[in-house]
Amino acid sequence: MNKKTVKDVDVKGKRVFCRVDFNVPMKDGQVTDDTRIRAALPTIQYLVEQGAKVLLASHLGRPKGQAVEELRLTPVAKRLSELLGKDVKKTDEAHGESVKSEIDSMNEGDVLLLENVRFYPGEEKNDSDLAQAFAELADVYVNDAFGAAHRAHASTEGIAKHLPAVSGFLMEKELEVLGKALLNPERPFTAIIGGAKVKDKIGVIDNLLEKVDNLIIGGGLAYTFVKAQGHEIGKSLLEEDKIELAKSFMEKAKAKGVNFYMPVDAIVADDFSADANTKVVAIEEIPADWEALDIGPKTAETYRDVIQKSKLVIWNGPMGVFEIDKFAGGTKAVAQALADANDTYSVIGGGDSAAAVEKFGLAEKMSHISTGGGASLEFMEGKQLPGVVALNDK
Ligand SMILES: Nc1ncnc2c1ncn2[C@@H]1O[C@H](COP(=O)(O)OP(=O)(O)O)[C@@H](O)[C@H]1O
Ligand SMILES: O=C(OP(=O)(O)O)[C@H](O)COP(=O)(O)O
Repeated sequence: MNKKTVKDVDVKGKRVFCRVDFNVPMKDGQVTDDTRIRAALPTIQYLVEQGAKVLLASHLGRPKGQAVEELRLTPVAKRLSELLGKDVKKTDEAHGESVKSEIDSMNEGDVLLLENVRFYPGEEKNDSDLAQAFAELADVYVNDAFGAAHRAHASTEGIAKHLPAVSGFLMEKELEVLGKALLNPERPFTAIIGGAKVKDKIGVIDNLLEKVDNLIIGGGLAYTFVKAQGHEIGKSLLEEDKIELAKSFMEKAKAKGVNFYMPVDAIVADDFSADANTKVVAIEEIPADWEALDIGPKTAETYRDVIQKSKLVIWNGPMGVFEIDKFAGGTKAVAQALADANDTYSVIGGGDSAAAVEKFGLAEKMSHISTGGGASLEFMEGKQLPGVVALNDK
């Protein structure tokens, strides 16, 4: 990476504004998945050991520029304190006089969590006054919020214009792993794209066709491609206005010599529910009143073979409606194939794929699970991430 990291600056005794992505799932005032908090620990612990005064800033949810009680970061401070094994104070604001006086009383190695930065309308607008107000709190800026690096906001981009600005370890690791995967991929290189959001993933598919040896399509978005092949898809998910594009991708794959894998069979249901009647059908035989909610067993077997012969696999988006057990088989088969493929480097991106791998108890077997869904997708599309661009060059 050509950007400075936290190791390139002296932080002893300095006030360090460290942007993290603590946008974690919560229920009844408790953090229900602390993956993102744990992922930021190496940087926080390093800053503590170096004797910095550590100011942590994050967003949580989308409060639209105003204080929302359920979106305060108080439960996060509690969980972070448990994980760090040290006291973490939290302020009720993210800048201003009350925060400044709290910082004045900090000792070297202390950790302070600021309130949700999205309580201020200027955050998402990347307002320069707010960026300046954040900068006034600190001497150094560290960005470790990979999950929010695709956002040009006051605490992810604007602030970097006012302070020495470097990356944290998580940011560095994510960029290195994803960058290596894409710039100098080990081959055969396979991408598996599933999930439901055809629109969001079109750009990624187009870009990946330039890079991969195998492209595997599954999940809800596969049926727009099945339709493009000329088959009827019943009530399966369809983005009508993307059929032509899907056709052009299949042609591009052919022209580029990319093996394009599509479902050859599917599990169809007469209802989108756990009580639905289901059956396995060939892909060209989806009944008019049924919808395809998972890839079928033949497809899963082919996908497993391709995965096992690959050296690098990136996976974004489940193969079916994995939240319902009846339709989880395809996603589980892909996760299991990745877990079993010892010589394959596996990179998982996207909230739902990561959740699926977690649900099947296979997370430990993956080489890298990215903390960023949108961010990893934009990176893979070849877009510049504003939160990274803003950091100081080496
Ligand atoms: N065949 C399908 N029909 C409808 N929805 C599907 C199908 N396959 C997968 N899904 C749904 O897609 C959702 C995930 O899509 P998406 O948000 O694009 O993935 P990710 O978060 O991994 O990027 C899941 O909730 C899953 O139930
Ligand atoms: O959870 C996040 O995005 P992700 O679900 O795409 O990984 C990030 O914290 C960014 O949040 P945002 O999409 O509200 O800007």
